[in-house]
Amino acid sequence: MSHELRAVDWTGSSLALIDQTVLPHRTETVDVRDVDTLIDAVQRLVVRGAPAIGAAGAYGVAIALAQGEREGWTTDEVRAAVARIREARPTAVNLMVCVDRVMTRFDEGLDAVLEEAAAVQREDVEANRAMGAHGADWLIKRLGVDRPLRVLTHCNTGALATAGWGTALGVIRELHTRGLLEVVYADETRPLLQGSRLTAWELVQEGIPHYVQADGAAAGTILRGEVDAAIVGADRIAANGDTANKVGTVGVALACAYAEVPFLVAAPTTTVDLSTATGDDIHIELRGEDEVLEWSGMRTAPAASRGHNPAFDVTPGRLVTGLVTERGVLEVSAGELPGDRLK
Ligand SMILES: CSC[C@@H](O)[C@@H](O)C(=O)COP(=O)(O)O
Repeated sequence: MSHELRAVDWTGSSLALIDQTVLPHRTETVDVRDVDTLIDAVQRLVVRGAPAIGAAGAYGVAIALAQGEREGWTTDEVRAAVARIREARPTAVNLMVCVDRVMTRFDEGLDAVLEEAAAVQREDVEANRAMGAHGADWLIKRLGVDRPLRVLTHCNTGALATAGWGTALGVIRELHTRGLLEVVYADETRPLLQGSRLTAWELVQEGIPHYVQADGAAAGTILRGEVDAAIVGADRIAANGDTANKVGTVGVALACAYAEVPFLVAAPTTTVDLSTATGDDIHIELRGEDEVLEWSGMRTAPAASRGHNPAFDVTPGRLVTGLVTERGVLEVSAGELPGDRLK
């Protein structure tokens, strides 16, 4: 069962990461014992998804401390290594928040750091479970239907992207558990296919009926009335509700607004960054152009073409019907702003 699956797992002496670059065809783990291996894993998306990289960063503090002890680093050198982990990817605020939280125990030593990292991991699973229930309750009430729902999602927000269970996919799993899910439209999520490789893999594990569709199919599916609600995750949510999530999300939100279909964002409060006023202030990761110029390692675009590869986009808060956190649902487009409600 994928809800027992741990994308990020402390083995007692190292960090075991499920290698998400080779799923669904191979299930392998990467054993992380040093800072450079962790940073490489975060940047290559061996581990990915905002809460999962937050948990990996939390354990990263322990890895830096243990490596520093083995290699005779000064405290400043360990702190510098932690700062590099904190900056491994720029958009998901969870990475910074979780590293900073664990660093409050830094002076107490390795055991305290590990205890805090384990708390980060445990609380994320609890938050996901709570979000699942809040999101499902809200949808059923809002849609006023007791028939199974057709839900669209983008990217991967399941157990693989979190410490366990999932955010948007957690809501979907909760609907399925209640017998209220007809089908999931899983956007394939170009260019790295988190939807077709990872979300579909998790849905298969759970026996949840689904279609994988091209990202470009999403708007048409929504406008044809084939979707009751869209639900996605987030990498950073600004105080005004503007939401950074996987590139392609804003197109889904626009189509939902046009078709008057609820567009939900499910994310723990660790993804809400009240120090960021609006989406304009969110740093959007720009990844290497080969990810869009090649297919499976083979050049597809003309040699003279350049690639534009933002990993995320920002959905304006006014397009977010509901923000599901572990505390409940904020109706952002109706004026319930995170900056006012989540202080
Ligand atoms: C619960 S995961 C939420 C987001 O992190 C997810 O939707 C997403 O955009 C992940 O992007 P990725 O580049 O795969 O790390």
